[in-house]
Amino acid sequence: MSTSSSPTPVLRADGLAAGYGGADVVHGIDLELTPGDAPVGIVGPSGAGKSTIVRALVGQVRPSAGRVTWSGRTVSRIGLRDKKVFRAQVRRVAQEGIAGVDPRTSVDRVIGKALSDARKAGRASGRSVEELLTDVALEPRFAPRQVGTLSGGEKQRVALAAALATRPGALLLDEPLTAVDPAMRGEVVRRLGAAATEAGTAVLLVSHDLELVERLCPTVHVLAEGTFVASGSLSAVLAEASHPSVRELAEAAPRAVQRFR
Ligand SMILES: Nc1ncnc2c1ncn2[C@@H]1O[C@H](COP(=O)(O)OP(=O)(O)OP(=O)(O)O)[C@@H](O)[C@H]1O
Repeated sequence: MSTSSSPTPVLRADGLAAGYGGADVVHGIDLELTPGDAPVGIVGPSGAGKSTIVRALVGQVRPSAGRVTWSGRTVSRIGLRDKKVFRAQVRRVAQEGIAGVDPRTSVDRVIGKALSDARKAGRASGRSVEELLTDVALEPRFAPRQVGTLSGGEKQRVALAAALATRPGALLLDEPLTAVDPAMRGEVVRRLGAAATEAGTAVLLVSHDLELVERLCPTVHVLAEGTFVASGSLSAVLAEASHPSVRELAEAAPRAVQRFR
């Protein structure tokens, strides 16, 4: 099997269709996440199917057509034995962050557990808890804090630090910084991007925050009604406005990303 330093995609969707209760919400999705490549963004209206793509990529939603492969292996067929390695190599961080963790658990423990899981899966990042906190713009003084005492934005950053602990081949971020204030978001994303580049981690970012997407992702896909309707740099895609959903995005884009006008 190839490793995360291989130039071949760690995660790949080919003609992916997926949905719920027998009805597809996304279809014809082709996507490659290759360690060493620049981060890729997905933007698009609410309900277009962005989170469904992410869930299908991590095997939470089964494809009804097409395939999702992890280093060449079909994700929906990964056996129990390899699930641990898959979960360490392909990390999803969603808006809810560390919602399932006991609020009395310390930050140190949450990240320490991720490091220990990574070691068991042969994926130790070689970074300390303090270094991982720095990667998400949190100071080392947060290490002993109970997660229940953290703000929403701090919790989201701890979830990101725990995901980085496994030095994943692919990091799938689904609205990961909604609770972080806009002024701080840029700094978190700058450090996160640097940490991912250093670790050779391929990043997929799903977000309604176009400024954030533009900052991190040289390539974006616009998803509308379950299919990619435009791809390229955010400014080129918005300038071309080739689809009604892209025109709507362009009109609603914040001033900072309106350089395409
Ligand atoms: N568990 C589920 N069961 C049934 N339908 C679902 C489920 N999860 C999502 N859907 C539906 O699938 C469609 C796509 O949802 P999804 O969450 O993927 O969209 P999204 O683009 O991520 O939206 P948003 O930007 O609002 O988060 C929506 O119509 C949603 O109602």
